Amino acid sequence: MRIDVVTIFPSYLQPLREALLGRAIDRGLLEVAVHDLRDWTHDVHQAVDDSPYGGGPGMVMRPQVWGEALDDVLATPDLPARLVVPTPAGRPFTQATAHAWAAEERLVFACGRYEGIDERVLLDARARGITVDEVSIGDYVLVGGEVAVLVMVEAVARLLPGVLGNPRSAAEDSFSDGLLEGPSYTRPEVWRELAVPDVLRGGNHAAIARWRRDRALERTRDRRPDLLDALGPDALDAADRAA
Ligand SMILES: CC(C)N1CCN(Cc2ccc(Cn3ccc4ccc(-c5n[nH]c(N)c5C#N)cc43)cc2)CC1
Repeated sequence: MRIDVVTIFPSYLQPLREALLGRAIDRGLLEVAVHDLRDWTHDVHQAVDDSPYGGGPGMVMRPQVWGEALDDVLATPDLPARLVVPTPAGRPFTQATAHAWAAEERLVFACGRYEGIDERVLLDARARGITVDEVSIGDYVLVGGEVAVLVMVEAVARLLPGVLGNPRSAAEDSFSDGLLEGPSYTRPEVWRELAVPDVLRGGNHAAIARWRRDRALERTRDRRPDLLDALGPDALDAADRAA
């Protein structure tokens, strides 16, 4: 997969080159290119924003600069791209979104700042046949799109074949079966007088699987009842029995 990110703060994306994702890039499983939006300005001040029409707080990112940048970055007809634009007003980015995007050959992320990007940039891209996804990583307000891109790239990249050391990890993710994962334990058997649950040390794999399912149901009911509702009434009954 090829990922391009356009931003006025390229250094914000440096964490993508660390650790697991950095190793995936070094192994050629992932290609990441970060572009400085200001490279497409032509004035001495390298202006990327201007006052909003209709008044209101803050500034809006200028369409001319974004248009020229995306013309260049998206100019790869042989490699169809999906343009992803993080925004507080976007559709929710979920694990299902991450799985869908993991099948894409190329993702281009446009990181806005200020109060966002002039709407005509997205309209123009769609008019030129580009798939444009406006997405939000959660119901809180950030200062720009870069942190959201770090979140989304990590969520997508970890699903790519070969990126995770143990592919079962992605298959057994939270949300993969619609539930939150239950508690995890490792050595020592007792730590600060707290013991690992006996069932996990007993070697009865059926009992361990049932215990883990029960803890997942219980935790989901307590922390994310909305996920349980989505699974239907049987799941809620099972969660009540599990407690
Ligand atoms: C017209 C006027 C009264 N409105 C007043 C409220 N404004 C809301 C507003 C507030 C701040 C920002 C800062 N910002 C710039 C680009 C950008 C990209 C993503 C996110 C972002 N925040 N939270 C998420 N989950 C995000 C994602 N994904 C935030 C971004 C952008 C937008 C919008 C304008």
